[in-house]
Amino acid sequence: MEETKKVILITGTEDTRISLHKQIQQFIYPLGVVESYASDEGLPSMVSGDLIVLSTQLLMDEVVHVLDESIPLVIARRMINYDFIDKILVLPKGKNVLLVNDVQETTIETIEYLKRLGIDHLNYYPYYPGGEVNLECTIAITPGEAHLVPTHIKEVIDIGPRLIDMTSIMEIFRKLNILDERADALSEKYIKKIIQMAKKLAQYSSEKTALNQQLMMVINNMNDAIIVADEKGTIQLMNDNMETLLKIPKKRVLQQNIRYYLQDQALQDFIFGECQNRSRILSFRQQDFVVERFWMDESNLLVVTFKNPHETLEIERKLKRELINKGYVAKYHFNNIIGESKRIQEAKAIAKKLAPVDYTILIEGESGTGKELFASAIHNSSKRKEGPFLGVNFSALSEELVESELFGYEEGAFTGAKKGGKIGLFEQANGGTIFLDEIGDISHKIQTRLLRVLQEKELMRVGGSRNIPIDVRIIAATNKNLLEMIETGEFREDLYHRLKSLYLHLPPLRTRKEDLQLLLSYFLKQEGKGKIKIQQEVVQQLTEYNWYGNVRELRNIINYMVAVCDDNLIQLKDLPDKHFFQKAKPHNNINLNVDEDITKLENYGDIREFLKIMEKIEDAGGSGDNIGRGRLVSILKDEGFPLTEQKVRYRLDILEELGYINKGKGRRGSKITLRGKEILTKIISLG
Ligand SMILES: Nc1ncnc2c1ncn2[C@@H]1O[C@H](COP(=O)(O)OP(=O)(O)OP(=O)(O)O)[C@@H](O)[C@H]1O
Repeated sequence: MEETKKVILITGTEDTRISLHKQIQQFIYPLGVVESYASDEGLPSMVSGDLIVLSTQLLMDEVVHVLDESIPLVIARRMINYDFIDKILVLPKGKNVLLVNDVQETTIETIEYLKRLGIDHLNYYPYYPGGEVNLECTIAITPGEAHLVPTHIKEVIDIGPRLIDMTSIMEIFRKLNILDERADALSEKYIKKIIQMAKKLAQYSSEKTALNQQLMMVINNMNDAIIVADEKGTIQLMNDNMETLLKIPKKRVLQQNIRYYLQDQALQDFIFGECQNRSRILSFRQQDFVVERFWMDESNLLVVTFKNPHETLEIERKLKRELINKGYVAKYHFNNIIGESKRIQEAKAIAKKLAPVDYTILIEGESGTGKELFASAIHNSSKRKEGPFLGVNFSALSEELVESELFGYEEGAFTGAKKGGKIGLFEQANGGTIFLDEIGDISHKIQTRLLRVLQEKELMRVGGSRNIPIDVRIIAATNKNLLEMIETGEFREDLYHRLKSLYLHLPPLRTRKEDLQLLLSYFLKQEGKGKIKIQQEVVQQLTEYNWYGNVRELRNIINYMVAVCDDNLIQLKDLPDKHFFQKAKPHNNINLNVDEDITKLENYGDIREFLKIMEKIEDAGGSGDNIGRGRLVSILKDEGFPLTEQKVRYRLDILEELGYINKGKGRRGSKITLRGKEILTKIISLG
C-alpha cells in the first residue's frame, strides 16, 4: 500500500485556513492528509511534507523562509464559494454593490471571477482597506472579510472565503501523483457541485418566473395603464392597458427609453420632476388622465400609472356628494343632543358657552361621539345662525380635490378646470361656519394654506392672483391626537394653536353608559316610528358592550335590529353577532399603553386614589375652574379618600411626572392634560 501523502497548506488568515483545509482534505482523503498554517496565527520555522499549497501568490514573500525548495509548490487559484451564490443572484439588476476583500488584487480578482461566471447583473465597486469607498453603495459583498466592510453599509453579504478552484485541485493531485486514483472522485464531486448549483439556479429562476407570471396577471387585470422604468429611464415592464394606450406592441417598447414613448413636456416634467404630489391630472394623446408616479426605493424603479379620470372622478364625485355639502343648513340644535350623564351635560354646557364667542373651535373626540352634531348645534346658537353651515370631511379626499374645493380655482388653473373657475367652500360659507372634519388628515400644503386663511382672513384661489376677503368661523374636529402628530412633524404646531382658540372634548359613549337607555329609546322612536319594543335582556346585553364606534355604532345597531326583528319586538336573537361591533382602535386616540400606565400608578400607591384625584381635577376643569390642593383634600375626604395635604401633594407630583396633569403655579390649581383624560377614560372603560 502506498504511503499517505502530506499536504502543507499555508494561508493568510485563520478563516481561510479552516475552509481550505476542509476542502483539500475532502478531495485527497484517504490518500493524503493536510497540515495547515495561517500567517496571522504564526508560522513554524520550517515545514516538511509532500506538497506545499499557498492560498495566494501574495503570501510568497512572507513565507519564503519556511519553504523547503525541494518540496513541490502549488499556488492556488481561487473561486468563489457556490453555496452562497444565490444570495448574490437575488439582488436586483443594476444595483451598486461594494465588493470588499483584503487587498486590491484579490478584490479585483473576485470581481472578475464573478463576471466570468455570468453574475454580471450588478455594478461592482472594489473596496479594500486603504482604497476608496463608493458612497452610492448600500450593500457589500465579501468573500469572508465582513470585518473590513465600511461601517456605513448596513447590508453585508458574506459569501464565505473563496475556495481553491478545480484546475488547482487537479494540479495538487498531479503533484502528489494521485491523479489517476482521484480522477473519478474529482469528476464525481465536481459534477455533483455543478449539478447542485444548476439545480439551485433552475429552482430560483422557475420560482422567479412563476412569481413574475402571477404579478403580470395582477397588473394586467388592473384598470390602470402601468409602466415601470429603471433610473436611467429604460422601460422594464408594462401592462396590457399601457400597450393599448401607446398602441405599440410591448415587445418593441420594453428596454427602450420611457421618455421616447411618453413624449409630452408637462407629463415628463411631472414624472421626473421634484413635485411632492404623487398624482396629477394631465393630458396624454388627447385624453385626460390621473397620472400617478412614485419611486420604489428598494429597487430604484420608477412606476407610472395612468388612471381613467372618469372612473376616478366618478369615485371622487360620489365621495364629494357624500362628504362635502352635507347640507348648507345646520340640522341639529342643542336639544337634539341626547344624554343626561354628567359628562355630556358638561360638554353641552361648555359648547353653549363657546357658541356666541366668534372664535375657532377644535373639537376632539373619538369617531361617532357627535362632533358634527355639536358643530351644527354651536353654529345654530351662534350669531352666524342665519348664515350657511358647510361640512368637509378630509379623510377620503385627495389633496388636489381638497385644495380646489376649499379654496376654489381660477379658469385655466389646471387641465380640466372649469371655464370661469369655481368658488371654493370657504367663499360659499361666507358669513357662516365651516366644519372641517378629520383635520388630522390634511396634507402639509393644505395646513399651510389654512393657516394663512386663519391669520389673514383672506384667501387666494388656486391659480389666482388676488386676495379674496372671507368671513367664516371654523370649527375643526379630530379623532387623532394632534399633539402627537405635532411631535412627529405631521401637523403644524402654529395651526394647532390657531385652531384651538376654543376647545371641546366629547366623551366616548362607554364612559357615560347611563345615557345608553335614553339614546336607545330616542333612536328606536326615530327608526321604529314608535311601534317597536325592546326586551329588557337586550338592553342589559347592550350596556355590556364597549361601543368603540360610539353613538353612531349604537344607532346603526338599532337600525339593524329594527330591520330584523319580528312582531315589532326586539329580542336577544336579533342582536347582531359580535363581529358586527367595532373593535378598539389603538390609533384612534393617544397611543397609550394602559397596562404600563396602570403598573406605574400601582407602583406609587393605591390606583383608586390617583384616579379619583384625576377625576376631580377633570370635573373642575369641565366647569371652567382649576382645582387647588386645599379643595381637593376636602372633596376627597367627602368621597371616602381621607388623604393629608402632604399625601395629595405627593400624588399630584407623580401625576405631573407621568404627564397626566399640569400643576398650576401658586394658587392656580391643577389641570388635567389630554393624556390624563385619555388614560382616565381608558381605565374607567376597562372597569
Ligand atoms: N348625543 C347624541 N344624541 C343624539 N344623536 C347623537 C349623539 N351623538 C351622536 N349622535 C348621532 O350619531 C351619529 C354620529 O355623530 P357625528 O357624525 O356627529 O359624529 P362624529 O364624532 O362627527 O363622527 P366622525 O368623527 O366619525 O365624523 C349621528 O347620526 C349623530 O346624529
